[in-house]
Amino acid sequence: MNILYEDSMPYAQHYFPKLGNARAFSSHKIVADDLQDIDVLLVRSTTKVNEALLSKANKLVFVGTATAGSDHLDKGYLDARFIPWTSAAGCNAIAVAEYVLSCLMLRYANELDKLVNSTVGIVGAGHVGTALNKRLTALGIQTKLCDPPLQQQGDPREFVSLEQICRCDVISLHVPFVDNGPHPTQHMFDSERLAMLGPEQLLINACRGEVIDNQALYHCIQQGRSPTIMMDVWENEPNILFDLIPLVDVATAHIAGHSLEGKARGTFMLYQHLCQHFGLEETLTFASCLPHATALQFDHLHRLSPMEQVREAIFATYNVAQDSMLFKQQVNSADAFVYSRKHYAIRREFASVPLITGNFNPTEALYRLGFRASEGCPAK
Ligand SMILES: NC(=O)c1ccc[n+]([C@@H]2O[C@H](COP(=O)([O-])OP(=O)(O)OC[C@H]3O[C@@H](n4cnc5c(N)ncnc54)[C@H](O)[C@@H]3O)[C@@H](O)[C@H]2O)c1
Ligand SMILES: O=C(O)[C@H](O)[C@H](O)COP(=O)(O)O
Repeated sequence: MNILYEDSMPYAQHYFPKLGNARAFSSHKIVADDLQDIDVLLVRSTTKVNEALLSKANKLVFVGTATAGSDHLDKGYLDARFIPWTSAAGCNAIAVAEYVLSCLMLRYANELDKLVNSTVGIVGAGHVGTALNKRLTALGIQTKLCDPPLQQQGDPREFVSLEQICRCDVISLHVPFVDNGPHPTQHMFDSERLAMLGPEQLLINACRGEVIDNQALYHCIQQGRSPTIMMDVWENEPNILFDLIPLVDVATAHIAGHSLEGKARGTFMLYQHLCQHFGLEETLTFASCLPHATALQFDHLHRLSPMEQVREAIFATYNVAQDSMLFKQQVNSADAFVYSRKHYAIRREFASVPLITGNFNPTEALYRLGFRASEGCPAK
C-alpha cells in the first residue's frame, strides 16, 4: 500500500511506515502527478483535496485529514468517485478550549471576579464547544450554547438563539465553515450582527475565518464601536486582510488547535482509521510517541486566590499573549503567515503538565481543568 502523507503531521513517520510504503509531501509542492499509484492520501488543512489534485489519482482508495475541520476536502467529488474519506473529529478540541481559556485570562487578568460573573456564549456545541463548556463550568462561569443542528437532532442540552448569544459578555465561535444549506456559517457575523455587539463584549474566533466578515469587522473597528476581538483564524488564509492585524486585541496564526497532543492525536486517529479500514492490527498506541512535559513549580503560589492560581497555571502553560505579540511583529505577508504556522513552538496541553505543589493543596479547579499533581505531591 502506497501512503502519501503531509509533512506537517507529527509522528507520521512513527505510525504510517508500519502500514505500508509511506512517503511525506509538502502541501505547497504537491501536484496531481504525485498522486499516481498512491492508495492512501493523508493531509492536514493546508492541502486542498479536489478534482485538480486528484485528476491523476489512479489507485486512490482512502483520504484522511488529521484535522477536525474538513472544508478543504471536496467531499462531493470524493463521494462521486467512491473514495472514502475521514477526519480526526475532536483531535484538537482540548487545545482549542485551552486557547480560549488563555484568551479569557488575558482579557480578565485583573478582573477575575468579573470573569466569574460573566456569561460565555458558545456557538457550536460539538467537540470544541463541549470541551470549552466543561472547563468554564468547572470554573463556575455561566455559559450558553447555540447549535441549531444539534438542537434539531434532539440533543438534550439547553440551547439558545444566536440573538441571545449576542447579548453574552463573551462570544466564542466553534462552528465549521458551511456555505450552504439550512445552517450556513459563512459570514454568520456580518456587518449587521457585528453592529449588535458593544465595546464591553469579547468576540473570539478560533474556528474558521470565513465565519466573520473580515472587511465588515475592519470597518466596525475603524468606527470605534467594536467589541474586544481575539482572532486565531482569518478569511482567505494565508492571504488575509493584513490591515486587520494591528486592530484586534489578540491575533494568532490559526494555531489554536496546535498543541503537540492535538496534532499528534490527529495523526494517531488517522492511523486508527487506516487500521480499521484495511483490517490491519493496531500495534501502536498514542502515548508511545509523546515526550514528558516539564513540570510546573507551583508551591510558591499558596497566597493566591483560587482564580489567581488558575490564571497563573494557565499562563505558565500557555500564554496566548506571547503568540499574539510574535504574530503582530512578524506576520505581514502570506509567506510569513505560512512560516509562522509551520514553525510554531511546541505547546503542551494542561493534562501533560505535572504541578509540583509541595505541601500546598492548590485549588481543586486546576485538576478539573486537566492539570495533575506531580508524583509525590498531594493528588486530588
Ligand atoms: N483554530 C483551530 O486550530 C481549530 C481547531 C479545531 C477546529 N477548528 C474549527 O472549529 C470547528 C469546530 O470544531 P469541532 O471539533 O467542535 O467540530 P464539531 O463538528 O465537533 O462541532 C461543530 C458544531 O457546530 C455546529 N454547527 C454547525 N452549523 C452551525 C450553525 N449554523 N450554528 C451553530 N452551530 C452550528 C454543529 O452542529 C456541531 O455540533 C471545526 O469545523 C474547525 O473548522 C479550528
Ligand atoms: O480544523 C482543524 O482541526 C484545525 O483548524 C487545525 O488545527 C488546522 O491545522 P492545520 O492543518 O492547518 O495545521
